[in-house]
Amino acid sequence: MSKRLVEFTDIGIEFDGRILLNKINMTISEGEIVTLIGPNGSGKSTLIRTLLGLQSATSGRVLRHEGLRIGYMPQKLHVDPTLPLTVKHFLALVRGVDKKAIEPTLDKLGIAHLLNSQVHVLSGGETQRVLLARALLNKPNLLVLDEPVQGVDVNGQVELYNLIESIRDELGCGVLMVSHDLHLVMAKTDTVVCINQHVCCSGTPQHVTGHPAYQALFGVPGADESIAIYAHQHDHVHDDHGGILSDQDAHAHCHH
Ligand SMILES: Nc1ncnc2c1ncn2[C@@H]1O[C@H](COP(=O)(O)OP(=O)(O)OP(=O)(O)O)[C@@H](O)[C@H]1O
Repeated sequence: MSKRLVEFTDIGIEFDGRILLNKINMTISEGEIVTLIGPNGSGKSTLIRTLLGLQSATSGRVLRHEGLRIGYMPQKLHVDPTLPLTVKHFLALVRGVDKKAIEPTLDKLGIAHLLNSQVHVLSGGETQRVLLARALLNKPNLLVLDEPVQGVDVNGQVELYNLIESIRDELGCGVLMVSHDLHLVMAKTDTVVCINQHVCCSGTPQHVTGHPAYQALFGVPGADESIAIYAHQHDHVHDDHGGILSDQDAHAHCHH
């Protein structure tokens, strides 16, 4: 079994009596791509901030296994547009960075030609790759990507997901990403965790897209062919180990 990198146990977060996260249980292992989905305001970024240590939990615990090195890719790059800053200098700001690794990393991501470009003139897709390069320069065994394909066109999204998968294959790192895309991302994910303050359902993409809790939030995959690319038909429910449950057990499982 792959080594576990992070374990969330019964994570709860409350602000002024309002529950933002409730009893979240989740693990991420080496070599595993975990995608966090959920509606706006469901607590995805809050959970990521908890993992990064930027937010403390009101209850439960986050276990970070020894040797964990996180490479974090934020949603957006915030740079003052009046400040001249090249990609090279931006990446040289990474703490403890090996400057010799900058060019090969950009090359790996197909953006070696941007080395001396100003960061504020980059396109959406280029910016995402520079942010991914910055995360990789941390030599992570866990990549945490907050909406990595934001502002990227559909072809670019496919390319970025392919890139993330090949990085996982090459480094053997774990990947935790937040996504609003419910279709393209599914093909590149080992485990989907659907949250809405609590974990609504989790498991393989096939399991989750067939789950009543997922369908209640996002609709039935394939119901609208004009928007649905992912059209998996799922007329049964799995247990946590992938076995198929009987109708009676499935009913109990979904409620659980
Ligand atoms: N520090 C805080 N204090 C009070 N409320 C907060 C705090 N941080 C987040 N929230 C609230 O928690 C809820 C969840 O926010 P969060 O950003 O985690 O959602 P999200 O799932 O990432 O949403 P989106 O998909 O829109 O990015 C929101 O209603 C937000 O207003």
